[in-house]
Amino acid sequence: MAYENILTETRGSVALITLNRPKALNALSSPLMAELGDALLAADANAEIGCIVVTGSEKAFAAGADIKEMQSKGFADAYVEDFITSGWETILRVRKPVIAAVAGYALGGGCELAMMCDFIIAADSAKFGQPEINLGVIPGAGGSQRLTRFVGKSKAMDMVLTGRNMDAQEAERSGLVSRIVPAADLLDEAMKVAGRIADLSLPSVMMAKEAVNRSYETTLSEGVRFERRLFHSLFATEDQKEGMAAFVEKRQPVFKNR
Ligand SMILES: CC(C)(O)CC(=O)SCCNC(=O)CCNC(=O)[C@H](O)C(C)(C)COP(=O)(O)OP(=O)(O)OC[C@H]1O[C@@H](n2cnc3c(N)ncnc32)[C@H](O)[C@@H]1OP(=O)(O)O
Repeated sequence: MAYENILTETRGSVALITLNRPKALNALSSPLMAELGDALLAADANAEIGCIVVTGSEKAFAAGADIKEMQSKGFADAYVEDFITSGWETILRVRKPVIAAVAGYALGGGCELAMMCDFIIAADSAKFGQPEINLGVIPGAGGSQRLTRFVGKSKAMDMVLTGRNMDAQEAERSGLVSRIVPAADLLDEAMKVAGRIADLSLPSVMMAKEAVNRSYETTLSEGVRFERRLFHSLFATEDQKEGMAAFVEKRQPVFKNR
């Protein structure tokens, strides 16, 4: 499928999706978000794919929602279209792991999109921020909620109220990103990590994602019970037998995703 605002590519069992509006620093227009949603669902449905990487350019992962598209909207347009929810949250329906590989600016909707991925690998050039307050609005794609869960109330308040950016080091210290790599190595590292995940048993990878995500939505005791049920169910898979036999026999496992 040919897209206008993103590039898609498959490398082994990893799908790579690159945001590609260089002249607008990958501003997340409605057409771009529709294409991204479409590509994510296609990768999720593709049995050959085990992990997905979303990235941008050296200068910008994404500089936010498209301000030029938003500027003339009125309340009724925003409300009736359910502006920002519709289309944007497709990524939350993806059941395979999605890694955000972030270099340069990840601002506003760019930061929110990265936070909707399962984890963020940042280049040392990455800058995260929720600058919507400078435009007379507030985050509208989950920024005030997800950022607070990642970095805590004090830092989230600071960023959302002042609109200041966080550099990669601060983002790693605060728990927003899982690791930092030199900018020149970002894509190679992200693809390597994604490849490692894609080589694992897909049912266990998908259940691991589901279990971690459940921790955001439920109590500790319910979350632990949910995890236990998923854990027990994996003993019904051939891959559990293979994984444990491989350990005992001191060899690499060969998973069949069954
Ligand atoms: C999703 C919600 C609901 O949460 C809302 C949002 O996301 S609101 C958007 C939040 N993001 C921002 O406010 C960041 C806006 N961009 C900037 O502040 C700057 O562009 C920058 C600091 C990221 C980079 O500055 P600089 O290097 O000086 O480049 P520019 O000349 O400003 O930009 C180059 C080019 O890109 C266009 N651009 C940048 N960001 C956006 C955007 N969010 N929407 C639309 N267009 C954007 C910018 O206008 C320039 O294009 P031209 O005007 O020269 O054609």
